[in-house]
Amino acid sequence: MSAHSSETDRTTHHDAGEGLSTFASIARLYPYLKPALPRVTLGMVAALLASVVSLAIPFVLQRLVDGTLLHRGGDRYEVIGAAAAILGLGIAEAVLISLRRWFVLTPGTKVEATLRNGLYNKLQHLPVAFHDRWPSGQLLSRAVSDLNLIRRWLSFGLVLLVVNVVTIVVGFAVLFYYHWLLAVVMVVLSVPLWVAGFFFERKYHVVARRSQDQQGDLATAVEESVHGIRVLKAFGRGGHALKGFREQAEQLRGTELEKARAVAGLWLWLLMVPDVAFAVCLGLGVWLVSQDELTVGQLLAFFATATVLRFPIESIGFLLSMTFDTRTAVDRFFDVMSTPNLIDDPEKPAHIESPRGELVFDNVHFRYEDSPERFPDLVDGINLTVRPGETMALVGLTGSGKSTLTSLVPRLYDVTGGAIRIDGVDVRDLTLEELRARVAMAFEDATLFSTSVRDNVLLGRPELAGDDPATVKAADAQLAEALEVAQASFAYDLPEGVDTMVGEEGLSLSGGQRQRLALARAVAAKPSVLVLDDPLSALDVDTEARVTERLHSVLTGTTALIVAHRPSTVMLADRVALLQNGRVTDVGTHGELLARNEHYKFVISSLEEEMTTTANTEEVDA
Ligand SMILES: Nc1ncnc2c1ncn2[C@@H]1O[C@H](COP(=O)(O)OP(=O)(O)OP(=O)(O)O)[C@@H](O)[C@H]1O
Repeated sequence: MSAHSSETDRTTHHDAGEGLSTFASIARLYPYLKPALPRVTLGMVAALLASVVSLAIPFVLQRLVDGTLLHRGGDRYEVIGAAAAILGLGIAEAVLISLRRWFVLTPGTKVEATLRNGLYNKLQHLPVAFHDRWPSGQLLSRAVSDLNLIRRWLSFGLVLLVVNVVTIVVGFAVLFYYHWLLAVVMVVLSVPLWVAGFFFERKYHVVARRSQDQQGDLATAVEESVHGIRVLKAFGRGGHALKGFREQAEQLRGTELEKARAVAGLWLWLLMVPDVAFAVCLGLGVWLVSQDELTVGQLLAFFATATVLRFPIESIGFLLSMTFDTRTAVDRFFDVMSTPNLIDDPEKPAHIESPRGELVFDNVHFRYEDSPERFPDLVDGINLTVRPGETMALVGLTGSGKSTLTSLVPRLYDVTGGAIRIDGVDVRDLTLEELRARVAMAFEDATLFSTSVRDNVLLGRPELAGDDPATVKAADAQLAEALEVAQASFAYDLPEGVDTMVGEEGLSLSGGQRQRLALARAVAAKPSVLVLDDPLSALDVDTEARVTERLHSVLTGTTALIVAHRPSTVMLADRVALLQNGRVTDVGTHGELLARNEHYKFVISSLEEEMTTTANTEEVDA
């Protein structure tokens, strides 16, 4: 057997980009951006050429003023020639800008789709322990708004940032060409801009992260209240939920205001500094012209160039804030993507040659990650063998770890000690695909997907999804059998029979109906081990008895492990395992345990009491 790490997934909700510079953080996207880079680069080249063209226009102006207008008395043909040159340059600039847009439009959407598919794939593979810790709204906001931001930055922000910075550098070089003193004044007066930009980065990054996290929390709040709308209404807690939501929304508003203030602070400098610089340069320039240090044409060209540089300089603030927002989005994306997946396929998978369905718990230990150290393991050395074809009920007081134990079989969590074996093979030595084909599970909380009854029930049989007549026939037969075993024939009476959409989480069905469909799904998967975590709790005792009897007769070769909360379920099992203080303290038939085990008697009587209370409540309700 291969050596197994007993360590569970200990990664917490962390900031994957902590300590990285903005560049290093965004550079982690490189593998995803690679296919888009040729077009983005072409877009940048087009934008750079457009900038060069716009910087060339002042040259033509200078020639026109200093040559034709001042020295050659405004020769008509030369004026027309210069005007035509300016018009031509203007048209070239417009064409190049359109080209830039055309080049960068599609790669951004492709990258966004790749990132989204990657994230979804990762979420599907991450273990349940990860999903226990992460609120769904946080994942939703990452999958939607963060990736949207990355796309917009790639198609627009990145290109303009690079091009504008290059334009500013080249533009300042051109200013030096016209007159060094004026250019030096311009550079010196723009120093406050760089200082403001530096402080802006430090502040904005922190606030942007807070804002995006708060958006995720808000999405979680909306999702939870929509999901739990019945509970909120039934308990009249809508107002309370709204109050909580308002507080969260108010916090987000505060953070957004803080962001806006930071951006406004930068804008103040971005608008004021060029104005001051223009005014100082104008005075100095006129003086230089009067001293014959500068021609009128050069002064004009200097200001025309400085005007061309105004948009790139002004846009830097917006582009920087967009870049820092993107950096935060990238960090949040990698928070999920860099979470190690410790429940994965083994390097050298084993294979069960001839499945029999023997299930063995060999000194199994398990504790949840967040369980305080002073507590013993929740599953504290369980030894249990469920024989092929046998139905074993798990019984124990509430909170004794029955559900937890069953979830270890299909590796929803990994054991922290010992091993679980199916037909002699450690479940961790099987590929997840094989393991989950061998083991099917139905839960008390029956989740149905927004699709037809047919697709919900045949979820575990992808090979039956084809359109050819033979596959459809086999699928129909399998569906009919599973629905019959689970006593779910009501599905044929739904408005569109088994093709009826059952809506989000099957809300249009009753709890018992949903449970029976979830059970039919587990049956249709044709597993060798069927794990049922109290999936019959919403059924009346008669239906439960019929379901269990059908399960017995149809699935003779299937081993079943059933968490039992009702004496009726217990009685239908071949044997019962009693769970107490994290261990199996007794195994036997219901009758044997009743006769010899005091704790078992106590558990069964408390289950009976619970049943009576529930039945009485139901009668009163009726
Ligand atoms: N995802 C989780 N993370 C941390 N602790 C958990 C988690 N799920 C369950 N627990 C804790 O583990 C203990 C056992 O829970 P479990 O649901 O396995 O018990 P159970 O015997 O099935 O209970 P019941 O009969 O009420 O369904 C409980 O104390 C519970 O709070």
